[in-house]
Amino acid sequence: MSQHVTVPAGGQKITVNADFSLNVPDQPIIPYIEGDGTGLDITPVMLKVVDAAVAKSYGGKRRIHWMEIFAGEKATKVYGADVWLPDETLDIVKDYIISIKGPLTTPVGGGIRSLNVTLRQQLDLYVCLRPVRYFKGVPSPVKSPEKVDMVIFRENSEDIYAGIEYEAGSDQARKLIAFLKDEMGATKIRFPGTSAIGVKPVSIEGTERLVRKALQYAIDNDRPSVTLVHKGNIMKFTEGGFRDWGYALAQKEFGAQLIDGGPWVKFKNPKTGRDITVKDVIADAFLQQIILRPAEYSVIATLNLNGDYISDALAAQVGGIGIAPGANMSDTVAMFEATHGTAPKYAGKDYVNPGSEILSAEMMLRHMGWTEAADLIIASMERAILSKKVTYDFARLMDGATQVSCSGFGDVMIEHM
Ligand SMILES: NC(=O)C1=CN([C@@H]2O[C@H](COP(=O)(O)OP(=O)(O)OC[C@H]3O[C@@H](n4cnc5c(N)ncnc54)[C@H](OP(=O)(O)O)[C@@H]3O)[C@@H](O)[C@H]2O)C=CC1
Ligand SMILES: O=C(O)CCC(=O)C(=O)O
Ligand SMILES: [Mg+2]
Repeated sequence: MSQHVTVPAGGQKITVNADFSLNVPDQPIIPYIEGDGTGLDITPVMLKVVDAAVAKSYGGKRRIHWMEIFAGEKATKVYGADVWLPDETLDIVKDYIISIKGPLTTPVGGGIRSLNVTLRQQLDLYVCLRPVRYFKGVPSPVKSPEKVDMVIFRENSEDIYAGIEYEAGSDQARKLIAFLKDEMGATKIRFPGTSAIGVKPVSIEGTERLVRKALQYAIDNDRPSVTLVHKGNIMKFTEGGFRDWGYALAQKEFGAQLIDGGPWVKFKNPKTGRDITVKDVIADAFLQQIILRPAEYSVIATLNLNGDYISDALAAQVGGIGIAPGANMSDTVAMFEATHGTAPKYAGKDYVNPGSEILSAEMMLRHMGWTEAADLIIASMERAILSKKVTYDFARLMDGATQVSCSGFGDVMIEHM
């Protein structure tokens, strides 16, 4: 049945119930994509660390049966030139419910569209979930990195990020510009003859489903606030819509009430009785406030492109994108992946920090309900960092550190389990 994928014998599929809860067998099959560039270095380390944590936590009762699937450059070698994202890969990610991937390269300017974005769009993985927390001992450029404890809910299916754009001078760009000028009365295209044109779709449905998840997360995790981050003063109907629809949803579905006439609202957490405040900040101001007053922010709900920028900026405050995990999720399917990319200059050198992908796997284990193994990964990451045996990104900023390789850091983590 499979074209190029070997289904491991002895494992079983994870399934999902009508209420979206998971049935996770003790021997689940989990598909993984190695990834391009440094994916070659970090993915094997992630697999080894996760296997060690699971073995240590469950003494053989539970085991992950990893199944390699293909995307990016490796897919072109396995499936043939120009097959960057095989249909089989999409089918398996959907069918097996939970998967994990390394980073995939996207060329700048021309060339293929992002495979990462295509995966999210094709599988409608509409939430990009990126928690940002501090690990003791990690070098940081800010004075109080421990005050950064935020969880980003980035809308993952819409916005300018959807890739609807037309090259300068193309027939499509010319047609669209003529339509905008002649039929829509647009007078503000400064250089109509040489403009490329991008389209930014932002919908009520897309916003509501994302904000709903962020509010529910705040309830489930007893968080004090959800902040809607947008540039709605300038892009009134798209980013401004996101803000207005977000507030409206909090009122309509969560019973939130205006604070001092609004626009901020608040509601009682039905599980704890504590207030959850829903507020908003304009994106540029937000980027300075997360440096000056990070403790004021907890759960963040934002649009796709803002979420991309905010993820890397916040990661920098707690030590960089070497330890920035993430997940792309729909109501049923979840695909875990690091926040960073393929860092091509370091590819194949066994050099970079595998922490982001390992912590993405930690999120995956927690999502599966394998909390003992997830906790063990966090504990061993903490101990490894405190031992000061770290990869280059931390070693270059830490006093008295011993620099270890990518695989070496995985081994240090395993020693500390
Ligand atoms: N989800 C995905 O698959 C993503 C894919 N990409 C793609 O990756 C490619 C490269 O993008 P680029 O802009 O260079 O961004 P990258 O995130 O790949 O790298 C930027 C810088 O971040 C640091 N870095 C990245 N990974 C690690 C790591 N594991 N450990 C420590 N530090 C790390 C390095 O900093 P320093 O130089 O200081 O050492 C690196 O030069 C592009 O094609 C892009 O489209 C980008 C983001 C996400
Ligand atoms: O798809 C890509 O190549 C980049 C995506 C990205 O930067 C992200 O999702 O954070
Ligand atoms: Mg990014």
